[in-house]
Amino acid sequence: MEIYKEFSFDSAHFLPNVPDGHKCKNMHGHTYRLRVFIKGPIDPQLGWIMDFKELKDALSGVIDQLDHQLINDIKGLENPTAENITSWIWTQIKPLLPLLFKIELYETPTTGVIYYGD
Ligand SMILES: Nc1nc2c(c(=O)[nH]1)N=C([C@H](O)[C@H](O)COP(=O)(O)OP(=O)(O)OP(=O)(O)O)CN2
Ligand SMILES: [Zn+2]
Repeated sequence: MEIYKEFSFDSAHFLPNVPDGHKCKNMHGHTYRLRVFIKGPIDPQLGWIMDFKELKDALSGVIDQLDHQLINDIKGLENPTAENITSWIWTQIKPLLPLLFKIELYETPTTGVIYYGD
């Protein structure tokens, strides 16, 4: 069984490595939606895989770093494509969430990334 929690953050970014004239070279913003999935056995006593509250707490540091920020300013996110942001989030939270299974990051209502780790 899997459980998930959804988060949202509003951030600015630009993509420095796209060709001149590409619209994403200009600074612009997104309301990102992030879903973090945990997979594991149900604790027979508690009846859950993990407390949603614990999941929320594990993401708070990452969300604080991203929300209302220019993502390009974050170390390791100088080229903040959705793919790179997803990979960066995984690296940040995996040590806190051993049962981490999947991350979905939606950059717009119609585009996103699904990542299962390396
Ligand atoms: N594989 C990727 N492609 C693109 C990324 C990315 O991170 N990975 N990022 C962008 C830009 O950040 C852009 O803001 C989003 O692009 P796009 O989907 O074209 O955005 P629109 O809202 O303009 O989409 P429409 O469907 O045309 O309204 C670009 N590509
Ligand atoms: Zn963008």
